[in-house]
Amino acid sequence: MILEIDNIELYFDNKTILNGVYLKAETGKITGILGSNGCGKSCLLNIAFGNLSAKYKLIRINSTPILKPLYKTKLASYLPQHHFIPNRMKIKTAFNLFGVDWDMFIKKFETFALYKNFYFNRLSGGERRIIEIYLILKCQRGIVFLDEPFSHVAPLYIEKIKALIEEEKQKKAIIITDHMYEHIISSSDSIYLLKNGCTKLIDNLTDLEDYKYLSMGTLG
Ligand SMILES: Nc1ncnc2c1ncn2[C@@H]1O[C@H](COP(=O)(O)OP(=O)(O)OP(=O)(O)O)[C@@H](O)[C@H]1O
Repeated sequence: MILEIDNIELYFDNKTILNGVYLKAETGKITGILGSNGCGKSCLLNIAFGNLSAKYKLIRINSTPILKPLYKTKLASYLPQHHFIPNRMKIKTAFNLFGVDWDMFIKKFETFALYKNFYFNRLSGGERRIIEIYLILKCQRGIVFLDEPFSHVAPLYIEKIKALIEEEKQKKAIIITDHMYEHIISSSDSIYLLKNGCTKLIDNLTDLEDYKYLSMGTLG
C-alpha cells in the first residue's frame, strides 16, 4: 500500500501553518518526520488521519483519492501526543477493544503482567504510553501514525518499541515523528523535514544541519 499526503494547506488565524506538504509512506517502510516545535507535525498527522480540517488536502492510497477521513475507515491507527485511553478503563478491556493479544504483549513486556486488571490511572505516565503505543502498533490497520512514541519512555523500552516498529513495518506503512531525532534517524527508511510549512525529503543527513534543524557538527 502506498499512502500519499499531498497539497496540504492549513491556516490558524491567518497564520500559515502548512502550505506545500507532500509525503509518501508505504508498506514495509518507516517514514520519519522531523521538525522544530510548532512547525506543524501534529497538525499534519491529524489532518492525514482526519481529526483536523485543512483548507486543502489530498490523501491518496495506491493513487486513489480517499475522500472519507481515515479514522472512519479501518485503514489507519493513530497515536496522539497525549494519553487517549480513559483513566477508568481496565487494561484488559483496552486490549479486547483493540483486538490485541494480551499474552503476546506480556511475552515482550514481562513486568506488565500484574497490570491486566488495573485501571489505566494506576499506571505511570510512561507505562501508560507503552501500552498505548503497543495497541496502536499491533491493531489490525495497514497505516500507523505515531506522534512522539519515544517521549517519556525509558531507554530499554525505547529499544523494545523500535524493535516492535521494525517488526510491524513488514505489513504496515508507519509514519512517525519525535524530537528524539537519533531514534527517528536510526528507525526510518525515509525522512522528511517539516520547515516553513513545507516538507523536504532528506537525501543526505547533513541536510538536517544545512536546513538548520540541527546545529552544524551535530552529526559528526
Ligand atoms: N487549534 C489551534 N488553534 C490555533 N493554533 C493552533 C491550533 N493547533 C495548533 N496550532 C498552532 O499550529 C502550529 C503547529 O502546531 P503542532 O502542534 O502541529 O506543532 P508540532 O510541530 O507538533 O510541535 P511540537 O513538536 O512542539 O509538538 C503551532 O504554532 C500551534 O500553536
